[in-house]
Amino acid sequence: MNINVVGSGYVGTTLAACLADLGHDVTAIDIDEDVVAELNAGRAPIHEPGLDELVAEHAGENLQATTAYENVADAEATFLAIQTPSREDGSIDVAPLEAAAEMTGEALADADSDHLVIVKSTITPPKVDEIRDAVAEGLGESSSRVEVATNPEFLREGTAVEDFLAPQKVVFGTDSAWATDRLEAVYAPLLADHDTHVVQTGPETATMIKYANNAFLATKISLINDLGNVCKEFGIDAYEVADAIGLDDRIGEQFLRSGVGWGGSCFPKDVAAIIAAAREAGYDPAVLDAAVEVNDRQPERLLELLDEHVDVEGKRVAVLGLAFKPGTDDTRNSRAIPVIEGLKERGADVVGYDPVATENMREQFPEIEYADSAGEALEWASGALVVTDWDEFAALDEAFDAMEESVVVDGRRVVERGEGITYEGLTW
Ligand SMILES: NC(=O)c1ccc[n+]([C@@H]2O[C@H](COP(=O)([O-])OP(=O)(O)OC[C@H]3O[C@@H](n4cnc5c(N)ncnc54)[C@H](O)[C@@H]3O)[C@@H](O)[C@H]2O)c1
Ligand SMILES: O=c1ccn([C@@H]2O[C@H](COP(=O)(O)OP(=O)(O)O[C@H]3O[C@H](CO)[C@@H](O)[C@H](O)[C@H]3O)[C@@H](O)[C@H]2O)c(=O)[nH]1
Repeated sequence: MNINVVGSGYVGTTLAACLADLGHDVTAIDIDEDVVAELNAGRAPIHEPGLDELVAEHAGENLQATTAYENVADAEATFLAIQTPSREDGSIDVAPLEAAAEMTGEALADADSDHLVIVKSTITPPKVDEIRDAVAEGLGESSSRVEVATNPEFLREGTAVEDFLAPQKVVFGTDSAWATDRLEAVYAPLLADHDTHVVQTGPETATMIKYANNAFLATKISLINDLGNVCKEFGIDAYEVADAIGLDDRIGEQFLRSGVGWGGSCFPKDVAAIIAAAREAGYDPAVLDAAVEVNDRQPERLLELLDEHVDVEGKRVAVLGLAFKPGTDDTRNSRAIPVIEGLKERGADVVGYDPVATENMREQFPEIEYADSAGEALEWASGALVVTDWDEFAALDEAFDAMEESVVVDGRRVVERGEGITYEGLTW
């Protein structure tokens, strides 16, 4: 099948490369010329395990990239994988997505074939109509058959390729059997090989499934963090408690890792967006509000644990891990951001280290120091805060000896508690 993917960020690039790998002819469209040049040179514009290999294999073959919308109508379907960032009040800004939807509509206006526009971006249910309207605006008086469907994405960064190619579920949000058939044709090579649940529903419900999924997971982490904070007060290890409750199938063992909280480009944005949309519709979602409140408090709790051992003013403090989670260079809404801000407020000399995310964090905090290794960051430091659970932090042991004062506050339960260091776990 001939398919367009508009937007080549984390989701779009993964989608385009994976669809090419499934045997489709894919055109990736992005307004960013650098992104397009990278893709055409056979390189992924973002860091994601396995993605470079897929792009290298398919670029110039059945994966092309362009900044132009002019050949959109040659394909049978167009995915829109455009950013939907938070606005000040937590609601999402769909202007970039609307612009892409309208340009897609315009490009289809003169085509006599039919076409399915599939919203991959995460949008709240009331926004679906706005995207339908934007496509219609672009189409103008055209009599082409163009429908809008939603097909939310559940991949995680760091395992995006793996998640996309072997999903537990795919959700088709369509208004007609014709649209469902077309989405099924897109996913057919994947569904043939995997035991994947296919959820067939309307476009608005599909988008709500996405929000409910993320809100549930984020709230699960906030709940274990809340319980973890209680454990810490009692001198109890929250991980021992989590392991035990996870044995109950009704709770499940995943997403019970307590610590410095959830970050990333999705959970904070999506939870804020569904809260804002619910409030606009007249409902105050109290549990979701509390999930955000607990999450916002965790970085400050990490800093307060450090305060109990060192007055960091004028002292060097290492922040280990800048990415919002291991396996990615993404620092969007990383918990390292409030941690660095808190250290700066306290007058500390902050030195950050991350195996891959340094450059992204440097854009946000150009004034702090960045080290090339965890060992270098720890040299002469009077405190270390562990913010991301990169495996390499588990083996640091001797590197802590180079610290001025070996106080280690672990926000992710990753450091081995060794001899000669003052070790504090956030919830254990
Ligand atoms: N990142 C994730 O893990 C993830 C997972 C599931 C869902 N989502 C959702 O998917 C959507 C995309 O997220 P992302 O992280 O890939 O965003 P991103 O910011 O990484 O990528 C968006 C891309 O769209 C391009 N773009 C913007 N306007 C354009 C236009 N008019 N035409 C063509 N290209 C245009 C940008 O240049 C950019 O490359 C969001 O709604 C997000 O919530 C993200
Ligand atoms: O037990 C846990 C699990 C995760 N996290 C944190 O939660 C955040 C999100 O982690 P994860 O879900 O692995 O990463 P994302 O790539 O943000 O993926 C989430 O957001 C995506 C975008 O919507 C969805 O597609 C995925 O299904 C959903 O898991 C990170 O800061 C993690 O450190 C914890 O603190 N404890």
